[in-house]
Amino acid sequence: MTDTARDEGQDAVNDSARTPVVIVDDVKVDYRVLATGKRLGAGASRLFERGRATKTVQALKGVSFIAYENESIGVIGSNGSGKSTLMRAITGLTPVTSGAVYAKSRPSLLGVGAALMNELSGERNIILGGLAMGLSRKEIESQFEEIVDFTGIRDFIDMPMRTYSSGMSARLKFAIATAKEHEILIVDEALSVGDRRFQRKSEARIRAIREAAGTVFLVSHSMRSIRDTCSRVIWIEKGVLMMDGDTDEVVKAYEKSQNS
Ligand SMILES: Nc1ncnc2c1ncn2[C@@H]1O[C@H](COP(=O)(O)OP(=O)(O)OP(=O)(O)O)[C@@H](O)[C@H]1O
Repeated sequence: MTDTARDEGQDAVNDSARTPVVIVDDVKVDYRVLATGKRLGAGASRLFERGRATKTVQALKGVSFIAYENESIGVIGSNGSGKSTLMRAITGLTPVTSGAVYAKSRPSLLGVGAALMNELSGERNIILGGLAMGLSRKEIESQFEEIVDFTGIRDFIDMPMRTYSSGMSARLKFAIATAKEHEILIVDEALSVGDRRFQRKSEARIRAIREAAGTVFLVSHSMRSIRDTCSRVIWIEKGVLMMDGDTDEVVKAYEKSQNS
């Protein structure tokens, strides 16, 4: 038997002992954009675009991988390479053009754009955000102080969110979203907004989610966050899966490609 065949055989044995949580099978996602490259408008503005020439952008060109229980997977790649599209396809927010995604339970997406209400105070957002995530009022009440502590912005918690800096809103969003135990959590760039201390706290929380049998996907341009948090990395470039494997190996190859 060759070394490669032996390794592949061993991989198959290891994989069969683990529980798959997300299966991404040859996923392709196309977007239709105006011929000028501009994205199509939403709702009524689409009417004005009727009859205008469009073209297709292939954001994902057939991506496949399996994520297992307890994994924390970093998702890296240049701007516009398809990372967010892949994460949105996994949550079902973006329909796949072909291929399929199978998930053990509905993945939660925690992005910088996660919906909180700007006019409401941090306090009200904790309650509403908690309810939106499926926590009961009792659960929110019992965790309220801990959530506020985690945000580190107690002094501002009764002020409207519109008065917060982007780092402060990111702290609030992260604290709310991770107050609930998630089986599959996708964190899209949220960590890069907070300061170094908050990033460390967030990374520790991601590790705790993982230890509680959760699976975490972390989309980030910060190789430090990826190295500190993830055991496996998926590298996407121009809609294609370039590499999937051990964090150190994939990050090194990615950094090399960026410097060349
Ligand atoms: N709603 C959309 N309509 C049209 N094109 C889109 C849409 N969303 C993304 N795209 C295009 O699909 C491609 C992949 O974008 P995506 O946002 O997934 O990349 P990304 O890797 O997350 O980028 P970044 O690192 O800059 O956040 C890009 O060419 C982008 O312009």
